[in-house]
Amino acid sequence: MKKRDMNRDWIATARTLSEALPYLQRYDGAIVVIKFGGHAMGSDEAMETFARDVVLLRQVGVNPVIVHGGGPMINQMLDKLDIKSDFVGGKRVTDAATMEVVEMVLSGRVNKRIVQAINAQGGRAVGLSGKDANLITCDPADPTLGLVGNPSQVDPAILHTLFRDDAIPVIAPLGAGRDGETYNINGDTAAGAIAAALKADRLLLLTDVDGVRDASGEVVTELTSDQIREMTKEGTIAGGMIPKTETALAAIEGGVRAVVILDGRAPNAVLLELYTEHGAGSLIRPK
Ligand SMILES: Nc1ncnc2c1ncn2[C@@H]1O[C@H](COP(=O)(O)OP(=O)(O)O)[C@@H](O)[C@H]1O
Ligand SMILES: CC(=O)N[C@@H](CCC(=O)OP(=O)(O)O)C(=O)O
Repeated sequence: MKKRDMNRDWIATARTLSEALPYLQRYDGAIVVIKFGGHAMGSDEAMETFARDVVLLRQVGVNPVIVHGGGPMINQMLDKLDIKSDFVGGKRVTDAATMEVVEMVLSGRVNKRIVQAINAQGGRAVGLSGKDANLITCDPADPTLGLVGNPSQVDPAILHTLFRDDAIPVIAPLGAGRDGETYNINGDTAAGAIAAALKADRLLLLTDVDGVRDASGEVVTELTSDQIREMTKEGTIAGGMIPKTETALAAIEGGVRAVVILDGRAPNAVLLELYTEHGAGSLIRPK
């Protein structure tokens, strides 16, 4: 039985839904790749809200693809095992012992936690890593980084099969080498490569800052490729933001229609970005 009190909140909710119509039409059938970073997934509540948003996307005709990170969770496990870990240019230097922990944490704990959260909201999430169905083949990124891979080939066939089956792929950023090795891929890099292979309509990089900040700390709402290069050169874009902006540039070049870097901790960040006039974060698109 519905309550019949028409207070202002309900009226505003109905208006928001009504105003979403053009966006619902725009994204019907669209492919939206979402990178869910380890910092963005922090609390159980953030995980639950994210999962609800993803199930809602699927319900309104979007094909969402989740590519996750898990850096903080890998750090925790490495600490427990007393294994030291260094980052160079936002990427983890990965030796064989570190790789074992990375795979265990990403493919195991983190992947299954997201799959379960989506399924608990009524979705049909399927967990896989870049090693499944030849999704991501890697070349070594740089000899100083060890087993860090750069995607050299992406075969998205399995993702199209999952879309047809009404399923939501949840992908751990690992790849197979040509030599049979397993490679650790930065989550942003993996998301960008998958988005490019799918020619996705949107790539959303969810992180723990409200966008890309300029030298005075202000979020830049629209960024060009030239601005990104300049801000990286002068050191304004640093650390974990480097793989994100590098990914954005490569994804746009690879045929993704637009990339948004936004705060995944903000409630309903994905819905706000896609279905309201408001938008969120920093938008990067072709000139
Ligand atoms: N110009 C910048 N604008 C915003 N964040 C930046 C910038 N340069 C560096 N950063 C850092 O990048 C971090 C995001 O990267 P990272 O911690 O790897 O996120 P995630 O775990 O979500 O992938 C931010 O928390 C911030 O500390
Ligand atoms: C090569 C490399 O750096 N791989 C990352 C993979 C996880 C990741 O990207 O996690 P976030 O998105 O939470 O940072 C790592 O080992 O931490």
